[in-house]
Amino acid sequence: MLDENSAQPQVGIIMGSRSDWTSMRCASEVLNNLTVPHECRVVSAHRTPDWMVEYAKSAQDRGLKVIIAGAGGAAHLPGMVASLTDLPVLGVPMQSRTLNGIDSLLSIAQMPRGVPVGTLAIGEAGAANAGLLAARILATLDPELAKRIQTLRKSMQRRVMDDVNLDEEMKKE
Ligand SMILES: Nc1c(C(=O)O)ncn1[C@@H]1O[C@H](COP(=O)(O)O)[C@@H](O)[C@H]1O
Repeated sequence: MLDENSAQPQVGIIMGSRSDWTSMRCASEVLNNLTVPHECRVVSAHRTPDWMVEYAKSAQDRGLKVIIAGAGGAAHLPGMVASLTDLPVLGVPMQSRTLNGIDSLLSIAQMPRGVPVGTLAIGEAGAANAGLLAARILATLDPELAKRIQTLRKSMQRRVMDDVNLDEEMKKE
């Protein structure tokens, strides 16, 4: 189920539970579109603390450049991973059932000074943007990737411009 690329992964996408994959796959899809090698793993600060420490501490030596961490509810995973690595960590709050993701958002955003987590929006849009942001970070040292990002942005702009005129919609009403 979890997407893999065979090349040396540059981005680690981790999530607290397999149930987060429905949203977190959006980060993986963006990275696939931009051909950025990445890995996807379930890692939980609460349920598998030893595995989390191992993952976070080995990430840099294994060649990862950015970590995207998605978690829901008491979403401690991104912050705990950020406390264990010098890599940039992007946190994606999952849409929780009981509190709609506000709990996840606040748990991830309200980090103490000195342990930064770049917090994205709740759910799929946040996951997709985390993928894009990770790619943009890598692109600062990779001109070819920067070109692919520019192409993607231009194609998005073209799609929006195709829909810019609402006169026909108004006539239908
Ligand atoms: N927030 C965390 C952490 C963590 O932060 O370590 N580990 C799991 N979870 C979250 O628990 C939610 C429910 O998980 P289950 O669906 O497995 O019960 C998920 O959104 C997960 O990210």
